[in-house]
Amino acid sequence: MTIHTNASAADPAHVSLASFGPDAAIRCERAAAELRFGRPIRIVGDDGAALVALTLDTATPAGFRDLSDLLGDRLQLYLTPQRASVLAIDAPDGAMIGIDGLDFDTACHLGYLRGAVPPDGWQPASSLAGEAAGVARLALLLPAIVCASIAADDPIFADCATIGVGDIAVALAATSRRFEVVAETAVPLAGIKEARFVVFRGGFAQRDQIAIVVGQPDRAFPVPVRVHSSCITGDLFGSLKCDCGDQLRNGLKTLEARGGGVLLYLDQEGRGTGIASKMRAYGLQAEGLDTIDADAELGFGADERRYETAAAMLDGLDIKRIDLLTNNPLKVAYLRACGIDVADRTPVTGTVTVENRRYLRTKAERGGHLLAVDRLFGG
Ligand SMILES: Nc1nc2c(ncn2[C@@H]2O[C@H](COP(=O)(O)OP(=O)(O)OP(=O)(O)O)[C@@H](O)[C@H]2O)c(=O)[nH]1
Ligand SMILES: [Zn+2]
Repeated sequence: MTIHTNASAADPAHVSLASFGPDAAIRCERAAAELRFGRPIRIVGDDGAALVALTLDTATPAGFRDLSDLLGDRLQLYLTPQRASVLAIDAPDGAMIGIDGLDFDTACHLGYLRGAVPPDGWQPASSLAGEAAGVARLALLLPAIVCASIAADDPIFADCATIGVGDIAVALAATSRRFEVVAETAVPLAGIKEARFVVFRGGFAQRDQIAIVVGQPDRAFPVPVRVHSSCITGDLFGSLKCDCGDQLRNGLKTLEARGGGVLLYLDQEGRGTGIASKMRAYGLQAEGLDTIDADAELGFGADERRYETAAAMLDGLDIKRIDLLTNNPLKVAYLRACGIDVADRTPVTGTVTVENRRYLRTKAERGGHLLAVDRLFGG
C-alpha cells in the first residue's frame, strides 16, 4: 500500500509570517488607528532618536495629564507651518513650543482654537514631529501634536505603535503595488445610460475607493476623467456652500456626452482634512475667515489631498492618457507627478450661489483655480 504524503508542505521550522509584514503602510495604518483611539504613538528616526506623540484632537484631559506627568518639561506642542503662522511664528518646517505645566484646555487653545495668544519662544520642529503630524492627517485628525523626545528603547513606550521617519512616503509610493479590484458591477444611474462601479481595495488608509466607468471609454484617445474628492454636504445633501454636487453630476454628464470616461470618487472629504475638520472650518468661515485661512487656523495647508490612489486606480483600469475634467491646476500637476499623462484639461463648473461666491472666489484668487471669475460673478 502506498501512503501519500503532502510533499509540497513546507517544513514548519522554516515557515514564518514575514509575508504579512508589517511594512511601512501597515505601520502607518496601525499608528493612525492608535491616534484615533486617543493613544500615543512612537516615531523613530534613522539616527535612533525617538519621539512619543499624541494628537489633541482625540486626547482626553486625563490622557494629556498622564503624559504631562510622565514627561514633565520635555513635553512640547508641535505646530504645523500654517498654525505657526497663525500664531505669528514664521517656521517653514513647523515649530515646537514648551507646554510643561499647561492644562489641557490651554494646550488645545494653542494647538487649534481661535484667538490664542502667541507664545514667548519656539524652536524649529524636528522631522519626527512632522511625521507624527502626517499620521494625524492620515487618520483625518488635527495635526495638533503633543510630543516629547524619548529614548528609543524606553520600556514605558514599548507597546506604542511605531513608525519610522519616511514610512508615509514609502507607503504612498507603494500604493499601486497594493491596489486590486474587489468588485465590479453595473449600477443604473439617473440620466446616465451605462455605468459600472469598480471598487478598489488595498490603498493607503484602508478605505475602499470607487471608480465609475461611464459608457465605453476609448483608450486610443485621452480618456475623459473626473477625479472628484468626496463632499458629503455638497454631493449628497445639496449644500449651497460649494459647487461640488454640480461638478459631480455635470462631470458624469460630460463623460457620457463624450462617449465614455471614468469618474474616480475619492474618499478625501474636506480637501483631505475629514468631515470633522471641514465642519470646524465651516464654523470659522461663519466667523468671517475664508476657506484657506479657516483651514490654516486648524493647522492644515490649503490642500491636503494626495492623488497616488487616483493614479493607481487609473493604472488598474489600464488608462494612461487622460483628458482631466477640472479647473484645478494642482490636480493636473500632482497626477502628472504620479506618472499619469494628462494630455488635455476640460473645465467643469457648477452654479454660482450667494452662499458659494466666496468659496469660488477664494479658489480662483488664492488657490489658482482656472475659473473665469469675472464671467462667473458677472463682472
Ligand atoms: N477644507 C475645506 N474643504 C472643502 C470646503 N468646501 C469644499 N471642500 C472640499 O473640497 C473638495 C473639492 O473637491 P473637488 O471638486 O474634487 O476639487 P477642486 O479642488 O474643487 O477642483 P475641481 O477639479 O476643479 O473641482 C472636496 O473634498 C470637498 O469636501 C471648505 O470650505 N473647506
Ligand atoms: Zn463641496
